[in-house]
Amino acid sequence: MKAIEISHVHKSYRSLHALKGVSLSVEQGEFFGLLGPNGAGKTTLISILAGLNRADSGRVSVLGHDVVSDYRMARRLLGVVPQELVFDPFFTVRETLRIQSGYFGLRRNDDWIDEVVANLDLTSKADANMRALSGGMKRRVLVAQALVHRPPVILLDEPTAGVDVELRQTLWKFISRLNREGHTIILTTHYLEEAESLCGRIAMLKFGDVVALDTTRNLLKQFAGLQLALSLSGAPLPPALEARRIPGRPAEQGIRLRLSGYDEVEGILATCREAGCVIEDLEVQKADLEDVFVQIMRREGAVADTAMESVA
Ligand SMILES: Nc1ncnc2c1ncn2[C@@H]1O[C@H](COP(=O)(O)OP(=O)(O)OP(=O)(O)O)[C@@H](O)[C@H]1O
Repeated sequence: MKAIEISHVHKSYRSLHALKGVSLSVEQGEFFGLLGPNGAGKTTLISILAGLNRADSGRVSVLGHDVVSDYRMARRLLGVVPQELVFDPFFTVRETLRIQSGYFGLRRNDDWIDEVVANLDLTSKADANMRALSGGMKRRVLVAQALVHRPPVILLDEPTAGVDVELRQTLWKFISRLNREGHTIILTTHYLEEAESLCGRIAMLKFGDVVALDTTRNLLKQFAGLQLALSLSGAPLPPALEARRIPGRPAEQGIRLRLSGYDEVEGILATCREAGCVIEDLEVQKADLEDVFVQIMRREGAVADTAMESVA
């Protein structure tokens, strides 16, 4: 049975067609990435999965339970870490987690709450009032809240947006452990290096369509490879090398050229020198998921600039 099955899901907000017949499934035990530029429809899809929003048509199920007709069971099987920080300011961290446990009918849950709190480095704040916590600490509580009922499927909607390196590391260590123990993880993020290192498979959404769906390894293999980063002065890149040029990232200086092997570097440098270019700097790099993302979004047309803004 699939952890998640999404089939022909459409969703419109008035005239805006936010999801245009999205179909994909996630196997049990996968660490799955859902990527896309701002407005691609990721949060809409996560909200439909979590039963917080309704699809106009199509079907969605969690471990075989339909999110509409079998809502209670589907919801029980999910842990959802929302993008926005929503919390009740009147309770302490521990009270918040006990109340959340109560929603799932779990009365004696303190051992697991302690474990979650310890794994998220929240122990020293367990008796602090929610309103006294920093933004990063509140986000840890949101993660803890999603996990109190040990859900087999965990949805994380941009859990590391704006949080410091320490929390990211703490969070990913714990989430990776849960994944190794068999929990299915579905992650949306704009931090593509996180997706590249964590996710075994990735779907990319653009304007409500799935435009890529493959293992991270295949995506990297298909679109990426070696590249030569060059900083030139004196003359522009010779026309003979233009076909190798990789579209730049917004904040990037210099030029990047596609390479099929290290042995091509010599010829490229000779061509540059013959054209009067001075080579100020050079580096051979391996392309990463950000390059793949930018190439796919460009291939898909007009959204390229938005895509690059959102990953910048
Ligand atoms: N409640 C709503 N009412 C009207 N339009 C909405 C609503 N929620 C989302 N949208 C629109 O639907 C589209 C998809 O939005 P969604 O939040 O799902 O995208 P996203 O991929 O999660 O974006 P981001 O990366 O910015 O979080 C956007 O154009 C957005 O403006």
